[in-house]
Amino acid sequence: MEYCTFLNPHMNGGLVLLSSEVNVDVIDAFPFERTLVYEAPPFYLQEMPGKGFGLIANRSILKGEVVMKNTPALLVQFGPHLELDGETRLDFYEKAVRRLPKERQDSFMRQYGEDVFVKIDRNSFRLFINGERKYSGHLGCFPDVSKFNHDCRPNLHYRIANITHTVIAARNITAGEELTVSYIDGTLSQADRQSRLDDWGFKCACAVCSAGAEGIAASDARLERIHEIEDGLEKMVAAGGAITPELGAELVALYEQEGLLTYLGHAYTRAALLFSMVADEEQAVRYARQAAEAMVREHGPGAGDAKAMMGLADRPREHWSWGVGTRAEKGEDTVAPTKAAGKVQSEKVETLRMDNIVFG
Ligand SMILES: C[S@@+](CC[C@H](N)C(=O)[O-])C[C@H]1O[C@@H](n2cnc3c(N)ncnc32)[C@H](O)[C@@H]1O
Repeated sequence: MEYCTFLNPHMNGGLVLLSSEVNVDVIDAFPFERTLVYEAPPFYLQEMPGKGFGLIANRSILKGEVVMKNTPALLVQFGPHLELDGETRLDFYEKAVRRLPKERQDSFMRQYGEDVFVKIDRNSFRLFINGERKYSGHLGCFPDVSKFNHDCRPNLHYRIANITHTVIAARNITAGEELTVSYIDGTLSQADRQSRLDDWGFKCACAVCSAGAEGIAASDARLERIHEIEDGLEKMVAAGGAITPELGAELVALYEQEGLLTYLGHAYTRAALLFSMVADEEQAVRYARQAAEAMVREHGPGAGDAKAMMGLADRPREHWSWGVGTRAEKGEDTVAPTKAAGKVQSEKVETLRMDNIVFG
């Protein structure tokens, strides 16, 4: 496979695509949003003891507020990153970066990492630039985004649509707080999180990781219970047995207690569906509203799952899930259990997790 570099100097300060020729057409045709140009960005860059640089809120930021929006400076197809030998690849990457307009080049080079390869390897997100087509997978480098440090319980969400990366506040943030994302799956146990973070060469000292042996054990126990409930719920719905919506409520409470704010959309969705299945209107509507709000934060205003949850909140009795559990118990085969299980699955949105970030 041959790889080339293609430049679009006009896209939000410049974009270089390093890819095979089949993708050349997309460089000028990406649907992209303009970078949010802040007259006054809600953060500033500061040196953080033991972490290099980081971004600090310079004012209070409201839950749901867009904090940053960017398109990549560099897109590198998976192929060259995985296939080329080290020396050829580094040379190729350096030439690609030198094609960027000067200012964009400088911001790329300010990213963490001793050389261009490490900068790409440690700061990129996986993107698919041409739908699900072959050769579509690329690593996207967003130099401004790469200034966010990690926290296992971050105060920011992020999402990527086409090639636009958007960062949103997961809760109200006060001036002076560090702005953080999670690089890994925050539902892993503390030991597993630390081991995943070895790839970035640091030990996490976030509030949960430094809560002491007792605090860590309590947190790990909640995470284990989260996984146990999630596995159990899938089996319960698939088996068509009695629906116990209390498990949905417990799941939400566990995510909230753990401060896993970037995963709440799917927890609320599950609780809403379970309460709807047993025709508990009050709880179904309450969780569906919360699910819709969280889905908009996590997946954007047009998110299909947010609309589905708004539908459940507004017209619960017309939703496919309404009373499915109670009818099943009475032997009325309105919706086959396996079909219901599939729907619970399909409305369970895979929260974009930062293990999406690429590591070596
Ligand atoms: C994506 S960069 C984040 C920005 C980086 N601090 C900088 O100065 O450009 C990732 C690197 O930042 C540092 N880092 C991020 N989060 C950290 C944390 N919670 N504790 C210590 N170091 C951290 C690690 O060196 C990590 O490999």
